[in-house]
Amino acid sequence: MKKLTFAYESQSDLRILNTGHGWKVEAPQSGSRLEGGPLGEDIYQLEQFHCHWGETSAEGSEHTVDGRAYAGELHLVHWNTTKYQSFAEAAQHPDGLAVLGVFFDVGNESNDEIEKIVSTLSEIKFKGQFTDIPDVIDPTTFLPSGLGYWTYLGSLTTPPCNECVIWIVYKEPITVTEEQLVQFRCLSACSGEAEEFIVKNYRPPQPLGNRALRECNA
Ligand SMILES: NS(=O)(=O)c1ccc(C(=O)NCc2cccc(O)c2)cc1
Ligand SMILES: [Zn+2]
Repeated sequence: MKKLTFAYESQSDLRILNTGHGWKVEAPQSGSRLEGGPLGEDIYQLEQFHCHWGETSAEGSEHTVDGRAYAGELHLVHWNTTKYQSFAEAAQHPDGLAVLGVFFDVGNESNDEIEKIVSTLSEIKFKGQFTDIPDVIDPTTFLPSGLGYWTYLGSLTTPPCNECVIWIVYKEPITVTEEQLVQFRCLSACSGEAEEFIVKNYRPPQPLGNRALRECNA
């Protein structure tokens, strides 16, 4: 496979919202580009990023490596702007979306970029709430230093689970702290006073079936 190349803009005042299933940062970046690797000749543009976690750090990722789960997983969601006119249209095609998955390992040093997200969570405690992240966010900082990855054709991991995703999962995790994960778990799935914490929001891996998994050791 050709090398995967990406170019992101740094943006401030990105909107983060509590979807009821977790937090999501809307980052439509017309200037961003993800191309090469398994993406053929098409250019994919960043739309949003979010993450998945578990009630303990023993689980939380949506992919596992030789059966081993990580404490969480960040998803940078892109859509094919070469072939399609909108995200919604792209989500109807097998090559419509490209999602970069980055595993979370728990360690002692907190991830500064994730901390910018964590610092806003108290303002979006309830479902439907949103706020702007004052800090400048550079999606490149979410990526691990080692750029080896696995890739396969799969689906959205939440309903409607469209089979429209070229998955690109980095082999090397990034480090977050237990405290940062604890803050994720304090988000509420409800919009009202009732508190039902979003303690886990990951979908367990599904059978590979006859799908081919490819790897690139960048
Ligand atoms: N966890 S995931 O990265 O697979 C994922 C990414 C995006 C979405 C998403 O955008 N869902 C809403 C949606 C689905 C299909 C068409 C749409 O216009 C919107 C869901 C899951
Ligand atoms: Zn996801």
